[in-house]
Amino acid sequence: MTHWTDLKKDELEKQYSPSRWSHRMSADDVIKAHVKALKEGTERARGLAQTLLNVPYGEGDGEKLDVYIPITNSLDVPLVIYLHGGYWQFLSKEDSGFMAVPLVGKGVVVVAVGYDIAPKGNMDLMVSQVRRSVVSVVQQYSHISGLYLCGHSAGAHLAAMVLSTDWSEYSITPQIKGAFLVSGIFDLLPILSTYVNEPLKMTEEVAVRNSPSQLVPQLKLSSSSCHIIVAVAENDSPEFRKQSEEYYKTLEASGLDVTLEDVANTDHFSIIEQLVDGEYHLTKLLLETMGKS
Ligand SMILES: N[C@@H](CC(=O)c1ccccc1NC=O)C(=O)O
Repeated sequence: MTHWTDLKKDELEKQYSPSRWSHRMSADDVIKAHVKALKEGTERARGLAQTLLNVPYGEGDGEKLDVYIPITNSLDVPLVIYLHGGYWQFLSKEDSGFMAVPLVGKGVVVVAVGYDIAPKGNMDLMVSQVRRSVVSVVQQYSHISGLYLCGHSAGAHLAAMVLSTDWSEYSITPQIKGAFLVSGIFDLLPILSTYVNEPLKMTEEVAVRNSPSQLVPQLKLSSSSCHIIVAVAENDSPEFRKQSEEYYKTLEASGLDVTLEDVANTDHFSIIEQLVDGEYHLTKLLLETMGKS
């Protein structure tokens, strides 16, 4: 298979345009439908669950998160933190509560984290924000039975960066039991020369220090007991599929507890949209992983 450095700019940009690989709809329509599905799911979740919206986890305006709380008297309450996608430049926590629809009914707390997307935020800031959001959640919810992470696309990248954190500079070391990295990007170098980097303005140095593929030794130190699920869509582009496969192989070769889930009949968008459905394969896998199936 050709290496990304051998691709012409237009082919590289096509590989990193997830909407152009959906078998369901045109590129424009699949993005519109995606935003609509996420917004509607989030509205439904806000109607079903008790919520705490706009809880600050830092001083910045964008440093707020939403909590979706189950009605339960169980003492076994896991919590999953969701990091939204959108190429670090689209979407927000307002579109990111949808997975609470099936999960709160099973006694799981869902937290949707907001962070400053580009051009307001840059890569270093977003990574710092999601790390601090996790610390804040652990401090607020010390009684939970387990902490889990789930991220989609750019959010899977941010989740992998959380797993790769040197927590010595933070007030606590979160113990993350499981992480779902859904259709993620783990090596940022291929996108440097593409349209994706226009608002991000990453230099090569920024891309290298924020690439989970380069931080596996740190992940092994910080997250050796975390069960990592690398999930990729059947109809993700070949380059997106390669990103997941190669990150999975690197984690596996390091002796980490990792599984690769190739999710049949999904594209880059439906792979995460369907988490609104309790019968969807990844929803069931999440519930099983949290001991709530
Ligand atoms: N140009 C990108 C746009 C994109 O990825 C996107 C756009 C809006 C909302 C979410 C997106 N991506 C992943 O969640 C694409 O071709 O799909």
